[in-house]
Amino acid sequence: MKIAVPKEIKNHEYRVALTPTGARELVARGHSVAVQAGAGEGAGFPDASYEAAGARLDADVESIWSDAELILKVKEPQPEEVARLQRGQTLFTYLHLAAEETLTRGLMASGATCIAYETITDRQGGLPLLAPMSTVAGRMAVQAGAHGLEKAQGGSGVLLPGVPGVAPGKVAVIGGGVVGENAARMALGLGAEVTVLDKSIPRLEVLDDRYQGRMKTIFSTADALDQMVRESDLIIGAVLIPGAAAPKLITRAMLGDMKPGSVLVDVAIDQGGCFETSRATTHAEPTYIVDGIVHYCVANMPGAVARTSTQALTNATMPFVIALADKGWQKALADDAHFLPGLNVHDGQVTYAAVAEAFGLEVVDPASLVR
Ligand SMILES: NC(=O)C1=CN([C@@H]2O[C@H](COP(=O)(O)OP(=O)(O)OC[C@H]3O[C@@H](n4cnc5c(N)ncnc54)[C@H](O)[C@@H]3O)[C@@H](O)[C@H]2O)C=CC1
Ligand SMILES: CC(=O)C(=O)O
Ligand SMILES: [Mg+2]
Repeated sequence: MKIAVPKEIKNHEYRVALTPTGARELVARGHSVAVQAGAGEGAGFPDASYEAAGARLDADVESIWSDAELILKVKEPQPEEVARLQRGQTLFTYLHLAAEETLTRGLMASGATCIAYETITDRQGGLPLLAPMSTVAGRMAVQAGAHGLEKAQGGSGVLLPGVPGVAPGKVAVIGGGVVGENAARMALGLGAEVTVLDKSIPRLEVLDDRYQGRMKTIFSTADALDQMVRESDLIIGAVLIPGAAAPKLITRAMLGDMKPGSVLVDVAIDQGGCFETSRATTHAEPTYIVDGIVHYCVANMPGAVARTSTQALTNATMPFVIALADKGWQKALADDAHFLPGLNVHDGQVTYAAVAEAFGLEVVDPASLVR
């Protein structure tokens, strides 16, 4: 199969969808791999390392896209990338469509087959291609939040660990999944006082058992959120309803109950965000202030630590990339019930229920397309 790896073009996105190690695996299986010149530079993989792996370097973005049967990316396609996609091509990347109607309609209009990393499932009920980047983003969320608390950033001037004789800061994490657990773990490591809220009792049981009471676990209700808003120095939004737009859990009115200069880090921004006042920001300008509250809402947090993130992401995507390349999308999805929910759009049709629901579109059962 003809596989292409374009250079990512989202603001400060330095990850790449395939490492030289991955390229070598695909080439050894008889596939042709074209890598856009410079695509791996930001993650520490120079062009020569892809050539040594048997990939072909191509400096021309037009031919990278037009010659490919399977396109491997990291971030959701930007408008100029959507314009390059064609019917008959398969795109494999993060899509986060429920937050992006224009992108959804653009992908439908392209006629291409679009498979999302973030809606592929596993036997344990997890999201194995989201989890590695959620681990990274969760770990980064606390450092972003701690920076936001500094006065020069508009923050309250609280140092999360405190100092001898001065109490530590309070961190609330809403959603105790992969992002939430990793954020909570980093905040504990810094010496902050940490509370995790979740709607899932089994998940709170896991956290309680794992951390032996070192973090508080609270069932997420409107009352609990009111209390967290009043008490916390830093609130991290880490909820997810897979494939769907995030619920808005903190309203603008609630910001008035927060201590001035407190920080909201909305990691769930890629699914639209879980705070009413969240809007996606970039690494170039990651924060803004609403009603005295610092907001950090970067939708591609792992892009900032591209070396670690690229290795973690490609470790997880590689088996699926190999299946797509060896079998083609229809057989690869038909053979694997956990890969099938990755299909979001095919030939103008939406195949993921939560995305169709978000925009009042009809949903087509992906199983009906791969038989
Ligand atoms: N901004 C960025 O760069 C990145 C963002 N993310 C995003 O972070 C979000 C979280 O991802 P994961 O932790 O992997 O998901 P996850 O599925 O592991 O965890 C989500 C948790 O939220 C809980 N939850 C759902 N509704 C809730 C509610 N109303 N109140 C409290 N808890 C609720 C669930 O029970 C679950 O435990 C996703 O939107 C994901 O796409 C992930 C990686 C990078
Ligand atoms: C998950 C996601 O959106 C990212 O890693 O950028
Ligand atoms: Mg995004």
